[in-house]
Amino acid sequence: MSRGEVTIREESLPELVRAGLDSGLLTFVLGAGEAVREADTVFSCVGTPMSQDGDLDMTAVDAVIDEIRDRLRPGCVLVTKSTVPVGTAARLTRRLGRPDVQVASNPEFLREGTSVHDFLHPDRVVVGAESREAAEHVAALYAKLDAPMMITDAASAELIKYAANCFLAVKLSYVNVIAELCERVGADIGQVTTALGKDHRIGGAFLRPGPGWGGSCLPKDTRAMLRAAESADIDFRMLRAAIDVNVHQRERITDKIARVCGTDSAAPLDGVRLGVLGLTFKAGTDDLRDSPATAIAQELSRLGAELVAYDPALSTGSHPPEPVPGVTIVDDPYQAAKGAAGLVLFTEWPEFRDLDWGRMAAVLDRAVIVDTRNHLDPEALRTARIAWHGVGVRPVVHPAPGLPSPEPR
Ligand SMILES: NC(=O)c1ccc[n+]([C@@H]2O[C@H](COP(=O)([O-])OP(=O)(O)OC[C@H]3O[C@@H](n4cnc5c(N)ncnc54)[C@H](O)[C@@H]3O)[C@@H](O)[C@H]2O)c1
Ligand SMILES: O=c1ccn([C@@H]2O[C@H](COP(=O)(O)OP(=O)(O)O[C@H]3O[C@H](CO)[C@@H](O)[C@H](O)[C@H]3O)[C@@H](O)[C@H]2O)c(=O)[nH]1
Repeated sequence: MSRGEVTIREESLPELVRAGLDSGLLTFVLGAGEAVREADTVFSCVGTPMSQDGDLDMTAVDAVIDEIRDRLRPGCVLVTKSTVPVGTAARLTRRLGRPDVQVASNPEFLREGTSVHDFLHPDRVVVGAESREAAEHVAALYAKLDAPMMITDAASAELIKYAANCFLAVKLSYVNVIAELCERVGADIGQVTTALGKDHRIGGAFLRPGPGWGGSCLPKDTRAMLRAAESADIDFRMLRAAIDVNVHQRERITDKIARVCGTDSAAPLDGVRLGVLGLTFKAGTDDLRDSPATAIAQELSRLGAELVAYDPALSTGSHPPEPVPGVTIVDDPYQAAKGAAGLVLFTEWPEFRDLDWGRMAAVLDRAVIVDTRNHLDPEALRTARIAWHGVGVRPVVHPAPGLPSPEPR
């Protein structure tokens, strides 16, 4: 990192790190104790993953406290940026045992892939602390950003973060069920969500149907919120339903792929070769954590399908040959499609729109695509005589004028 080598795919981050190193404003050291020694403000941004049993794993958060306890400068403010359960600021204050150090909560709302932009242009900044002075100290660091500042108590700041992510998850599950309904009744999810989004009380963002929501945050944060509600004796039925719908969405997409690309036998995917476009949990990132694509791909593989995948963020050189068990990674989208009984698009990488569909049709064994994001232009595929099956919308399988039928199964 001191050489400016950024190992994750994140837009603008290499440039930002480079600029920080060149200006001397950013340095890297070994050991948390060394990093905090002279700091007025210390941000703890360590991971809070989900453990095997579905509980939140707070090991790293606690380990940092123990590591820096005796190294913090008197009067400094310790800020938790990680997503942590309500009550953590109070608990960390006790664990730290340093009355001369204030603890604050400053949840982060950036998205992967656009993190630098999101951090610099937030919808709001939230700082929570029991000490007003500590909260204002942290808030002052954001003075140059043009964003509403909210100073709250620590528990509210911690809850705001979960409430936001859970709301987003509920919104997405809602739209995925509306998409399912569209398929049953012959409506078009694109038209429905466009009209929904025009209502400013609903808003147009987070209305794209897909293979289900994933990533390193929404799945773990929804489960953590459910546990927190249970502990407070609240049955958060709506959130549980959103999580259940998300499981159902993955199963529904798996079934669709089997129906569209599989054989008529009792084991439709057994021995069927499928090409895959995209494995990351969304475009713009190389993050595979809790990706709906990898979960569905593994299920397809368990059902006997042979999968060959192309993802712009994964290359055969930089990853183990099989980052997703049972899925072969290749460096070329046409190679992924070669000889396949169908193509499945999981991730909405912009470059997939510009693929040469005529060439794709020529290498596919069967010219059919399941587009789990409604990302491609069905007309371009129709011209190339590739049948298109989206989500929440009628398939486009008719031949373009003057062309023979693509004969999808
Ligand atoms: N990823 C996101 O988009 C995002 C956005 C908002 C909030 N968050 C929250 O931020 C936190 C971090 O998420 P992430 O995705 O960056 O996790 P991550 O696992 O990718 O990164 C965590 C980092 O913490 C480091 N770490 C662990 N223990 C440490 C220690 N004792 N001292 C110093 N460093 C240590 C790890 O080496 C790792 O680099 C989580 O609580 C997450 O919920 C993440
Ligand atoms: O219209 C949409 C929008 C998103 N998604 C999916 O939802 C998931 C989450 O997407 P996104 O929210 O963009 O990803 P993250 O980078 O995980 O960001 C979320 O999680 C972060 C960590 O807590 C928060 O900081 C962000 O505010 C919150 O958006 C992904 O699987 C997306 O493909 C859809 O299916 N349809």
